[in-house]
Amino acid sequence: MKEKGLLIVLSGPSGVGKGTVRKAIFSREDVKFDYSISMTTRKPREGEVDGVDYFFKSREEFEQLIQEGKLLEYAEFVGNYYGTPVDYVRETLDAGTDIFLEIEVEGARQVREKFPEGLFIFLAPPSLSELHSRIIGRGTETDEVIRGRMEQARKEIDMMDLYDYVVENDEVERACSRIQSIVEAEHCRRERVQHRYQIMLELEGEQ
Ligand SMILES: Nc1nc2c(ncn2[C@@H]2O[C@H](COP(=O)(O)OP(=O)(O)O)[C@@H](O)[C@H]2O)c(=O)[nH]1
Ligand SMILES: Nc1ncnc2c1ncn2[C@@H]1O[C@H](COP(=O)(O)OP(=O)(O)O)[C@@H](O)[C@H]1O
Repeated sequence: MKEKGLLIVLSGPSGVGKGTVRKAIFSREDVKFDYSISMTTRKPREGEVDGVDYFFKSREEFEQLIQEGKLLEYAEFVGNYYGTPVDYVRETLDAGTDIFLEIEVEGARQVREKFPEGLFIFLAPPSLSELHSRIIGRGTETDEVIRGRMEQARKEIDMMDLYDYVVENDEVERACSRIQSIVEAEHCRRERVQHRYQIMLELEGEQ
């Protein structure tokens, strides 16, 4: 039987750099996993393409998808829905290919419940003050929203212990390399477990 792919989840507080790190990983030539394109009700930003950056949906369409059980997880984030289409994830894993999700923490918690065997990576800021600077640096939010996001970030950082790995996003390329190394190490670990299991079966057969 073909080995299933690995479900890789990258999450972390808003503004830590998840989107930036994910784009940098997928611009690398040696990347071996597939990206799960999310659905969202947020409006496309300039330059964003439907079916590439996100599948852009209306609220009604999104709620219909929820009802039909088409989403592996979903969450409401700053007034918009975001969710992961379940069929693509399952098909990719069944084909033996790794799939990479970049999602906020509530969605990651839901995926953990459904796929406890996944690889969960928390992207952490070097410090809270650096996180604050990044949120301000993005320049898209008002003071009140920034305060709200920092408050939210403190709660999100509290969920760090639920993850298999914590990767510091001090520098984008370094964070990418760390994530790739973690995925490779996880594959080695799973191969060892599988090998051991086969040997145990053989030993049992001899008895
Ligand atoms: N739960 C969940 N979160 C998602 C999904 N796709 C993207 N996100 C998260 O939604 C948040 C907002 O994303 P976006 O609107 O692209 O703005 P950003 O804050 O500039 O990255 C980010 O934290 C993403 O990681 C998804 O499918 N499910
Ligand atoms: N390692 C890093 N060093 C400095 N700035 C970063 C780093 N990673 C991301 N940023 C900046 O931080 C801001 C938030 O990044 P973004 O990818 O939008 O975060 P998230 O997707 O987690 O909300 C952006 O302005 C981005 O350019």
